[in-house]
Amino acid sequence: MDLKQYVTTVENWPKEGISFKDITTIMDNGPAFKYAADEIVKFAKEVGAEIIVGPEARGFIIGCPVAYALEVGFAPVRKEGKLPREVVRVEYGLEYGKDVLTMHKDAIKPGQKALIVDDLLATGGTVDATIQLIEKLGGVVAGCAFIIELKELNGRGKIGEYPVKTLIEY
Ligand SMILES: O=P(O)(O)OC[C@H]1O[C@H](OP(=O)(O)OP(=O)(O)O)[C@H](O)[C@@H]1O
Ligand SMILES: Nc1ncnc2[nH]cnc12
Repeated sequence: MDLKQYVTTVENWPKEGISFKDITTIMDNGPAFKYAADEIVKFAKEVGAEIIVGPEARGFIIGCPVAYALEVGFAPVRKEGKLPREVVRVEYGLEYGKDVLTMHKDAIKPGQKALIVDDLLATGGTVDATIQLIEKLGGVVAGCAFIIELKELNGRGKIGEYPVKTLIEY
């Protein structure tokens, strides 16, 4: 399937100079959404994922169907102040801002193989912070999967040697 045709590009949003890739037009198309999730499920099986880790909010949208299909758990990565129990925290930079990401201290078991799933890889700030959170918890990063990769922002530079799967490139 040519998944790219279902992505909508919105220029100069949310700020001047940003070319925003909107995945809601993948999500509202049943076969396109299923194809995207199924491709990530295949990768998750290859890398032996035992839990899916998804950053708020769009990482929940694509991460949860992947976890459901694999019959493994899903651990949310949330912005500060959203998780009710003890957390680990990491500051990170975005293509258009700065924030803090957190995970519950018991979200990953020591040695558990975690696959990070998100809609889009831009500067890699979010995935870098998520890798740090998983490793602070004693988890093992099995790989990282994204629907979209913005190549010129070189997010892969932040991922290093971990296996990466992306379905669409710009
Ligand atoms: O590679 P990066 O430069 O870190 O950018 C990618 C991240 O940015 C977006 O999330 P955002 O923080 O905008 O939050 P949202 O999913 O709640 O919209 C996107 O869903 C990724 O998580
Ligand atoms: N250009 C972009 N489009 C959609 N989500 C993003 N997150 C960071 N950069 C983005």
